[in-house]
Amino acid sequence: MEKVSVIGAGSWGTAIAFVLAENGHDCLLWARRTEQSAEINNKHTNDSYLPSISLPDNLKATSDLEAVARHGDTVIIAVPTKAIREVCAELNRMELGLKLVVHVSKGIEPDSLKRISEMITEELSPSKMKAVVALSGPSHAEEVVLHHPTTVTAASTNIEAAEKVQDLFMNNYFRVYTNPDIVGVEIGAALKNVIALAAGVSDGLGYGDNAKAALITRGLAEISRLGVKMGASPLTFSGLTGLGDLIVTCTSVHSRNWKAGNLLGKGHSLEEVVSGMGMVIEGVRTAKAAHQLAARHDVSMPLTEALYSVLFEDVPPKQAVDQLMNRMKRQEIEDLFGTK
Ligand SMILES: NC(=O)C1=CN([C@@H]2O[C@H](COP(=O)(O)OP(=O)(O)OC[C@H]3O[C@@H](n4cnc5c(N)ncnc54)[C@H](OP(=O)(O)O)[C@@H]3O)[C@@H](O)[C@H]2O)C=CC1
Ligand SMILES: O=C(CO)COP(=O)(O)O
Repeated sequence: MEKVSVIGAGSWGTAIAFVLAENGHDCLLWARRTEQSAEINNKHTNDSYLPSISLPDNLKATSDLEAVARHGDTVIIAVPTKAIREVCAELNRMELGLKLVVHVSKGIEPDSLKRISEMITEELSPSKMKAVVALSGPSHAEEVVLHHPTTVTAASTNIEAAEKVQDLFMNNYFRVYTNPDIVGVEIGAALKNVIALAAGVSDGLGYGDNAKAALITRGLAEISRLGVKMGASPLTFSGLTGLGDLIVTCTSVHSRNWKAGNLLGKGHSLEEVVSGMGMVIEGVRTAKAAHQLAARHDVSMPLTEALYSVLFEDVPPKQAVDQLMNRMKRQEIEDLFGTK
């Protein structure tokens, strides 16, 4: 049994803590609202994020961030990308020992164009962090807490740290692989949300499985093109955090990104969709970052650009699809790796 801290009691932080507690670890979960930590401790539920789910009795929560940060040798950060720097800055002000830091978030910061492990490394002093690991893959919280078989990847340049995370989480419904390519894992995790928004738009417009398959495969092509230019291994994109997460997010009714895209395709405004979701839609902010990354690395990302134009340039979804379909002709494979 190990002491583990989870920071963030949204749907994914709660599901992650659920797995750790079921594995017998002494897991303390940080919920920023006291009424939510009280609900987790007293009723063993977190109804606003995971309705009708009973949480393990040994899972404890508090809204005291410092108590949570001190509790575990391993600290797992499970807040939206937008909150990563803020949370790390708070941790940095605390007297903590050396921790293994794990993040489970999926995004890229606009303007700085930093991946999440880069933001964490910038914000947290080396005296507080042994290593940073990204835990990522096709894993809807709603299915994990039903014990549905789920596979994810622990990625770190420090392979011992990745193996430590693998050991903490592995059980008969949650299988963890390791991968040293944290660049590829974080790029795949973030950019699949942009393509999932596009898949939702396609469904909202009434298009079918052909369009969905095109989005997944050509989405993977443009994510791989960018990732390879950023130093990732091309093989990572055919794995769990690339193709795997694209499939689950583009095809699942659980996906907030897919749902948001679906509403956009049906004619709702971005403001309406974001305010109505009540949970983070990472792909919206990441679409800005992806648009900037494509320009910085001079990589062609037509699906990302089409989605960006729908989100931020008021291009009607149907017009964006027409523009995509009428681009100049291309070969399928020539531009996958290393070139534009
Ligand atoms: N949901 C899923 O199935 C999966 C999600 N992820 C990723 O995990 C990350 C977290 O997502 P998820 O749990 O689903 O998000 P949710 O929207 O379900 O929950 C977000 C959580 O973060 C807290 N939070 C929001 N803003 C801040 C802030 N500024 N400071 C501190 N805490 C904050 C919220 O607190 P409050 O309730 O008080 O607002 C809430 O506890 C995302 O990057 C997502 O892509 C990865 C795999 C699966
Ligand atoms: O990342 C996820 C599943 O792997 C969750 O996706 P959504 O944020 O779109 O719900």
